[in-house]
Amino acid sequence: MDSQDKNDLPSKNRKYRDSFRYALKGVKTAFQEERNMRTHVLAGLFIFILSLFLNLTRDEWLWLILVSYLVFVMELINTVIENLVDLVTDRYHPIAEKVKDMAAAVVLVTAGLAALTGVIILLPKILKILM
Ligand SMILES: Nc1ncnc2c1ncn2[C@@H]1O[C@H](COP(=O)(O)OP(=O)(O)OP(=O)(O)O)[C@@H](O)[C@H]1O
Repeated sequence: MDSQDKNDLPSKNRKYRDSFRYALKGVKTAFQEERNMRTHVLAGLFIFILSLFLNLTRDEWLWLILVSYLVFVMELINTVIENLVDLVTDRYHPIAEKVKDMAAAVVLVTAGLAALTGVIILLPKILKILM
């Protein structure tokens, strides 16, 4: 594990702009390192583009945006937990296994909610166009 002297870390009294930059760096790292993150963002973009042609109401848009954002946030949290576990141990440990499996479950149940919401909102509209 690479480490750094605490004195080399950025000062706590940094500017808001720097805090924003670090947060964006976090999103970029998660996106680069997590294949599932890229898959979920691509799926969200696909649903967004599809929805542009389906004449959604404002409430329907809000639901889709909310559940898509939730999946994104949970994927970020999952990535944080995975990295923390890897920081704590690089050996097999049953608790590390449980923690990682449960962190993955958080994403899975949220993605399930997003899929259900998508089906409830989009499927009737798609079927109407096809029939
Ligand atoms: N240190 C460990 N000790 C025990 N089991 C582990 C450990 N690290 C990973 N695992 C097991 O391997 C699985 C996959 O872990 P990994 O770190 O590869 O996540 P991942 O598959 O990359 O997750 P994601 O697909 O969300 O990125 C975990 O869910 C867990 O069951």
